[in-house]
Amino acid sequence: MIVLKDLEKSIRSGLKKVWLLNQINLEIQEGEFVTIMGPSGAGKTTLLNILGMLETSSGGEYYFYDEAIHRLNERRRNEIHKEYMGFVFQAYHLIDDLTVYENIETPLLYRNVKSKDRKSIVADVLDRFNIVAKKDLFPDQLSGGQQQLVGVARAIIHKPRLLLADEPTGNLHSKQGEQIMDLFKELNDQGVTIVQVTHSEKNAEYGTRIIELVDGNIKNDEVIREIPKRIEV
Ligand SMILES: Nc1ncnc2c1ncn2[C@@H]1O[C@H](COP(=O)(O)OP(=O)(O)OP(=O)(O)O)[C@@H](O)[C@H]1O
Repeated sequence: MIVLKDLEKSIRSGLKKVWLLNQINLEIQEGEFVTIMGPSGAGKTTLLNILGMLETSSGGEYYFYDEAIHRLNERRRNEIHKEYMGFVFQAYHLIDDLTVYENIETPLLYRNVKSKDRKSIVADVLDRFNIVAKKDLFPDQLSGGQQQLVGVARAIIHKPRLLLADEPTGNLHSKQGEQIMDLFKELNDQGVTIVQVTHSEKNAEYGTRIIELVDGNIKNDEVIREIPKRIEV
């Protein structure tokens, strides 16, 4: 599904060029549940953002289903992102002037899902995440943990082929965190490919593979479990 060849990311900081990612070579097969770990500042979020097409690389190649992403313009990258991906942001990134309901509904609007179907899909997700009572509130009326739940609900509602999650349980109580990880595991069992960034060993255990990033380099890459046999997509 994903191939990175000598992928690099550098930024200018004053007069200096700073390398955030160095020559990353990586392949991710459909159905994997990959965890990216590593110390703060290692480049984990940068890598996830590039995979999610929210940031571009400075060099190297990125292929997604054999399409050369590094050659595409922003509009086409956005289309691919919306069609295939769900993204859970570390800082939630909910839309402030939309309600919880409307935030969760957005990916379905992008995909032109019919109004009647949208209603029942959103109702199911609100129920599943136990946030029915919050549906008419705005993000600033929610706690951090509740906003994170809404962010996760929004990322999975359209059944993306690839789910990218940056510290998805960082602001949740341990019980809520476990529920989210159980949900990720269930989605992975159904064939959704997942790449998560986390500092939590416990969360990493839900996955099939752990990649350790240090100073913008892959230091370790270990398969810890077989890719689940796909039940449905
Ligand atoms: N736009 C930017 N301008 C300057 N520095 C940046 C920029 N984006 C990232 N960095 C720096 O690049 C390094 C890698 O950042 P990144 O957020 O990818 O790390 P991380 O591994 O996700 O860290 P954390 O675990 O703390 O979230 C950090 O030192 C960060 O300060």
